[in-house]
Amino acid sequence: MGADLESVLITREQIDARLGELAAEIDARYAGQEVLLVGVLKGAVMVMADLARALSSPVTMDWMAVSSYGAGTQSSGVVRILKDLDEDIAGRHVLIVEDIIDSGLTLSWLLTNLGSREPASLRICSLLRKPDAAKVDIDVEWVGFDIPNEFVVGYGLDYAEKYRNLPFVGTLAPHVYGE
Ligand SMILES: O=P(O)(O)OC[C@H]1O[C@H](OP(=O)(O)OP(=O)(O)O)[C@H](O)[C@@H]1O
Ligand code: HPA
Ligand SMILES: [Mg+2]
Repeated sequence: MGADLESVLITREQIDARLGELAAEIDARYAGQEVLLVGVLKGAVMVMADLARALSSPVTMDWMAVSSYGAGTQSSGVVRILKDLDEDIAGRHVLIVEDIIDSGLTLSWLLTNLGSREPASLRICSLLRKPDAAKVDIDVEWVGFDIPNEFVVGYGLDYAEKYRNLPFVGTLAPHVYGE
């Protein structure tokens, strides 16, 4: 483990196994209908790549970039669209793919925004969720793991844009934050 890391919270093997379970549930729910996976950049890149490959349903993929965290460890609560979808989602089955639900502010905003475009259905799959950090209640269909209210990195998740490429989810040593 690198000197910047304090602990591994979820291993690569645990992520693989859980995504396999979620994919089976998702396939069963959509029962052969086409699903538009909407990945939320940049954090959801790894989940999107691995979940999509575990699904048997016919899928298409699109991406949205929003940012509320900047370089810090606290959500600003202000969501900005950096890149909108390329596709019109009216009448389509949309599954939002996320890495983490922390305060819930990003997804709450996205649900309202995408919901107003009249998709046939709109659901969420998030690898991680921090139940103790929720500032808004969100109806989430599929969650990989509920985790403690600590800042985590890896498997897409960053601190100041770093550590996204770690194949597992872990916590950082205090010195990284300058403590
Ligand atoms: O539930 P919330 O408190 O809103 O936090 C969750 C959001 O924050 C992170 O994105 P971020 O804004 O850091 O952008 P990134 O994916 O490019 O890192 C993460 O990927 C989620 O999209
Ligand atoms: O714990 C986190 N780590 C990295 N990015 C995040 N965005 C929201 N919560 C987190
Ligand atoms: Mg981030």
